[in-house]
Amino acid sequence: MDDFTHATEAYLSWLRASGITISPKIHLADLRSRNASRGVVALSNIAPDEELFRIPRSIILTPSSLPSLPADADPWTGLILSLIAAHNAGPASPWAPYLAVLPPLEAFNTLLFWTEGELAELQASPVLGRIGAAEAREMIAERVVPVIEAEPARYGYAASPGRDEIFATANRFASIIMAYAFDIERDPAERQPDEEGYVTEDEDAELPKGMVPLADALNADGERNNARLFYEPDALVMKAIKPIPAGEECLNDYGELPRAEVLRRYGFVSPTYAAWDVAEVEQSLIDSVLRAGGIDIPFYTFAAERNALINDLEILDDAYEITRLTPDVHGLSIFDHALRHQILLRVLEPLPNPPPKPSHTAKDTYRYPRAWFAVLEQVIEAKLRQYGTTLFEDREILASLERAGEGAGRRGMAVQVRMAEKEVLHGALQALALGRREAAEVDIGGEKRRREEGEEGGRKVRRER
Ligand SMILES: C[S@@+](CC[C@H](N)C(=O)[O-])C[C@H]1O[C@@H](n2cnc3c(N)ncnc32)[C@H](O)[C@@H]1O
Repeated sequence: MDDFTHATEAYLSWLRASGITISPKIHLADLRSRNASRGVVALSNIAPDEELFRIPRSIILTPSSLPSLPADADPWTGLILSLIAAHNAGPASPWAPYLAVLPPLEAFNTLLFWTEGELAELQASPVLGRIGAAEAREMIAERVVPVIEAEPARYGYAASPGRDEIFATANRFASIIMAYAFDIERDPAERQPDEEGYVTEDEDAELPKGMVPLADALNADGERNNARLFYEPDALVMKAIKPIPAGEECLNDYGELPRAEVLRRYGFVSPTYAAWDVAEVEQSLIDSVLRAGGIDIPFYTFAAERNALINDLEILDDAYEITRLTPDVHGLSIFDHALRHQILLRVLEPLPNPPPKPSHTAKDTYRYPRAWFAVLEQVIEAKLRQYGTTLFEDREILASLERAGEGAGRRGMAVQVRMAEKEVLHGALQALALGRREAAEVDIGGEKRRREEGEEGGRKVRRER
């Protein structure tokens, strides 16, 4: 028996001894051949609503598992400190067999652990701006290190540990929390009624984070989610939400995330998340395209009046999302409405009074003049150029990585993420081409359409020049 299997066996004995009820229809499988470490697999057919396992709340590792944490510890810091204390307690920790199956630092593929060279393979992906390495360091430096240095013994250190050691351990547990922890819904019985006898939930209060053994052994898939964790007063219960045939993996829902986000948080990439892929265009890119000229945009684009109006509307942001063009969405609604609207306000001639309101539906294509399409097309093309390779080249690169058995490696994952974003951008160009055609048709038939629809508040439809 190798160490991995040995740890799994010890973990299973510990789970049972801790009062977790596990259905005989599942087992904890070795999925190393699929780069997924462990996962839960059905041994026989499971019906919807059947319980896979039931976890008593007492076995969840939360910040309150560690007595006398700093009172102001937020859910992340609290859980990092608790995990460090449990880890340092070694075999004496009540969670030792559980901690033994959590990944070591070197097993992480989340972006925090990629080298600069590996990150460069993500090219112009906006996910690079969200890795948060500096923020993580700052958080550990400000909220974890001083607490441990003040009382090393409480966190299981014999002597004051070096800062590097604290950083490495805290980084590992922060990454584990990101990929494994749950937001623990409170036991309704613990909620206190207010003076008037009402029990209300503070919507803004952060839910406590906790490590839920076995529930966090479920892997995820964007299309085949078949299990969900239910919060009961005394226990957390994992149930099937669909039939799970024998031999199939029980899969949790990690959320509707683009592939870039799945990679950032969980360290893997799967095409089953393609429906939620997004691309982003930065405000700085839009500004540089507008200022570069070469587009048939009116001279007043940056007139003080326009700038003032756009600022007043408070629609500007650092970047705007574009979602995937699919047959179910109206073409132009793939563009964030603030993106559509600010460009409209820049290119409308003359600026109507009152100015048009941001439209969330994007169905009124005929309001977009030709310059609007031209600007957006240039922005998307400029974004595509930032990536360095084309979608076509990426397909070749990925195919050759797959032939070499390296498709699931870091480079392969980076290529899949950047391809996903390029696909979204190409979809955007397609949506613009279709929208432009539709707008031209509406323009040509504009008089007729206006008569049919009523005067639309006297709004002018611009003709194609
Ligand atoms: C909550 S844990 C699931 C249990 C994990 N496989 C284990 O053995 O500890 C989340 C981690 O599982 C892995 N994972 C989850 N779903 C996956 C998938 N579809 N493909 C590959 N790895 C996956 C990733 O490493 C992710 O960070």
